[in-house]
Amino acid sequence: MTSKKILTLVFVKEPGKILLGMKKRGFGQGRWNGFGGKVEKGETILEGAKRELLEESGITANSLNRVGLINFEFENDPVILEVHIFKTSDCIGSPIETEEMRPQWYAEDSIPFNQMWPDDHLWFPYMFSNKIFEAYFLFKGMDVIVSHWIKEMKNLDNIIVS
Ligand SMILES: Nc1nc2c([nH]c(=O)n2[C@H]2C[C@H](O)[C@@H](COP(=O)(O)OP(=O)(O)OP(=O)(O)O)O2)c(=O)[nH]1
Repeated sequence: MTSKKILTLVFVKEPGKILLGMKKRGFGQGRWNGFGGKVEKGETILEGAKRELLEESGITANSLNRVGLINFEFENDPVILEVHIFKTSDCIGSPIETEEMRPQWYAEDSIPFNQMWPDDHLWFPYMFSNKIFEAYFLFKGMDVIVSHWIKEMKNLDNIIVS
C-alpha cells in the first residue's frame, strides 16, 4: 500500500535571478533548492508554502503563483511525495540564513544544477518560461532517475490548493 505526503516548494524570483537555499540538514542536505516542506495538519497547501518560506528564508510572500506539481516515488519506498511548486516576486523581507537553509541569489543562466536534485534541470526551463507543468519521477536512491515524464498543463485548477 502506498501513502502520500504533501509538500511545498517555493522559489523567490526577480528578473533574471532566483533565490536558492543550501539545505543544511535532513532530506536533500547539501543540495540547493527552493524553500518548502511538509504541509501540516489544519493548514492549506498555500498556507504551508508561505509558512515554510518564512521559516526557512525569513521572507514573507504576499501571493504565490503555481508553477507545477511533481509526484516523486523512490524504489522500495511506499511513500509518494506530492510536491506543489510555486514562485513569487510579491514578497517582503531580505533572505536570512536559518537553521535549515543558507540563501543565495543565482543568475538564471548560472543555476548550480550539479549541486541540486537531478530532476531539477529537467523542469526548471518550464518554470523560467512561465509554463505550468505536471511531472512524475521514479528514483533509485537519491541520485538516479529510473523513469520520468513531464507534461505542460494549461492550468492545475483540478488540484485545489487554497
Ligand atoms: N527541487 C527539488 N525539490 C525536492 C525534490 N524532492 C523533494 O522532496 N523536494 C523538496 C520538497 C520540499 O520542499 C523539500 C523536502 O521537505 P523536507 O523534508 O525538508 O520538509 P520539512 O522542512 O517539513 O522537514 P523537517 O522539518 O521534518 O526537516 O524538498 C526534488 O527532486 N527536487
